[in-house]
Amino acid sequence: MSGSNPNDPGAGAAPRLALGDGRPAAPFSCLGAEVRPGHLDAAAQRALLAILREAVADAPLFTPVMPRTGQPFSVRMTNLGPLGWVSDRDGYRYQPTHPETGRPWPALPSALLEAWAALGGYAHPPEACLVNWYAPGARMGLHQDRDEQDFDAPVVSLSLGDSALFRIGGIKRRDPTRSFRLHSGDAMTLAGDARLAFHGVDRVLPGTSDLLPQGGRLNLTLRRVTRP
Ligand SMILES: O=C(O)CCC(=O)C(=O)O
Ligand SMILES: [Fe+2]
Repeated sequence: MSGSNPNDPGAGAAPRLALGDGRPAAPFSCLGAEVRPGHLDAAAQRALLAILREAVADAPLFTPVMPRTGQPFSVRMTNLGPLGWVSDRDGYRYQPTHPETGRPWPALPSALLEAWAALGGYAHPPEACLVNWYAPGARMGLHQDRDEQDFDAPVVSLSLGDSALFRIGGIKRRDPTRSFRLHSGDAMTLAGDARLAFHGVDRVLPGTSDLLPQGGRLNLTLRRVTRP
């Protein structure tokens, strides 16, 4: 992470510098994660939220459980796209249907295909958009995204709602980590050497966004699952 960028949020506790004229803070990178603060403006965030509300009405949030132990995640999930990520006692995998309704996942809307095209730097379309819902208090432990076949394809993430304290390390679990905040509208790409970096969400910071009336956070991760 560069220390000379005035918008570099540094360790998690540091506030983002406001530019004061409505322009989003400058892009930065942290241990290979490329962050574009304010990639989605307020109108784009509201439009995406409306799409997600419809998607969740069709493909309700479910509570995944850990393989083997069956321990529930604190995050609830759903998916859009031809494939969706699920976790249950049988393991982590992608599948074409919702685990509870048995229906196909809702289609990927053009706003998400455009975000992938703008940020992903990858010639083929995404196949899955995992939607993570963090109620206040939810978190996500340090993990790698490695259930996809082609690690040349990036993971593109979009955040909505309350800010998250996001943590990233290296490709070994014990590698040193850094943390920074992801705010509503921010985009992040994990590609190249950072594609398999361990990462997670330490916590969601209540009251940091008024996008979601009840608070909480939505994170969308767009992924290519199969080898093109
Ligand atoms: O919520 C986030 O920002 C990260 C989500 C994540 O790492 C995942 O879904 O694999
Ligand atoms: Fe992840």
